[in-house]
Amino acid sequence: MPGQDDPLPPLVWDPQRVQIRGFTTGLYQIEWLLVMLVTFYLVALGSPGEGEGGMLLALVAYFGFSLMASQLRFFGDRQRWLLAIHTWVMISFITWFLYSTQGVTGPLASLYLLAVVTSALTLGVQATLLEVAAIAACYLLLFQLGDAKLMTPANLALVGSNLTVFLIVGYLISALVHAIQVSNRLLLAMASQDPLTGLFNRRAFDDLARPIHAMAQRSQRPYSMIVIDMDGLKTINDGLGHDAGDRALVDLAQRLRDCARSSDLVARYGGDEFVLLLPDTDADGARSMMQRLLVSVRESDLCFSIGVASYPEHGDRLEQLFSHADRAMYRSKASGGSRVSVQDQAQPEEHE
Ligand SMILES: Nc1nc2c(ncn2[C@@H]2O[C@H](COP(=O)(O)OP(=O)(O)OP(=O)(O)O)[C@@H](O)[C@H]2O)c(=O)[nH]1
Repeated sequence: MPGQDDPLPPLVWDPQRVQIRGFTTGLYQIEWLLVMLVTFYLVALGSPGEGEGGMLLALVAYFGFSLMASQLRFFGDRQRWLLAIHTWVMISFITWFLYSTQGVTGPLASLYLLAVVTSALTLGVQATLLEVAAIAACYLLLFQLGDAKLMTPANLALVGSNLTVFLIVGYLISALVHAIQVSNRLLLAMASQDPLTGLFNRRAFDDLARPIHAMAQRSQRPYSMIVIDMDGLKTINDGLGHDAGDRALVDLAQRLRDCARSSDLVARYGGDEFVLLLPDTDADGARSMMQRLLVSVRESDLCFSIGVASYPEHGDRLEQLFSHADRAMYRSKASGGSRVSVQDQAQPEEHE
């Protein structure tokens, strides 16, 4: 197990969540940019006259909403619907602004692009297409509410070209974000899996074991650490070739996977050493599981030695339990292999 000075940071197990957190900062910047643009318009070009009061109220309310959301850290969890609410509020605010300034036929109508970008960054392609459809409905509403003369072919063409740009930009950004998510998942798999067996690697095991240990400490429930080392892999490699050695490792990995529960951690710790962490399992439970495994490989050529240590019986630190299980495994090996030793037993327990 790694010490305090482990040079590698823990793996990021939920890259999408981290990504959304990062995009959330961008979302507030987009919202504040919108507030600044609207304020600039009102200051530079004058307020829209009769709608002035409502417009200012909407501006203050919108800024307050964005500020409150950023302070409350709305997105601590991956709550997509909260992000969706942000984009709907943004679309409503822009619609109100365009209505108040009668700017639906001017350059301000492209402010909707900010909502499209926000949605594409955080909500995916389908939600973004729906947002563009909602924006089209808002354009129509603004035409209906405005002067009937607004519905000219030139104005409709302008709106059509705006919507086309929204669709293209929304689609491209969503596709890019999707590609980033796929490559993040790939990187996570590469960083956490052993390529030969597909099991977790040592780094992933060390990362994932810590929360299980902490949970067991909190709930005062037992768990067991099992260290398994193949016997005679070097002889297989030297006698039958490296491929045969690889096949033996893959075979053992598959058997470990088969006998483990979905809540168990199974990892290839390095070389011919495997490690299992079984939550809610005491030493007796772990030993009988390993004995069943040894019975199942009796007819095969697979030989391995097993050591077991359990929390809280044999230690209250993860590293301590690992080293106890490792030492127990060496006792099994020293006694001829293909057997299970539990930490506190003076003699390794013979399987047969
Ligand atoms: N085929 C193959 N061999 C590996 C792999 N990783 C490590 N090994 C070999 O595993 C062997 C481990 O050697 P030892 O630690 O002496 O283990 P052993 O031969 O099983 O001997 P004991 O552990 O004492 O029973 C070495 O020869 C390594 O080269 C791998 O991914 N594939």
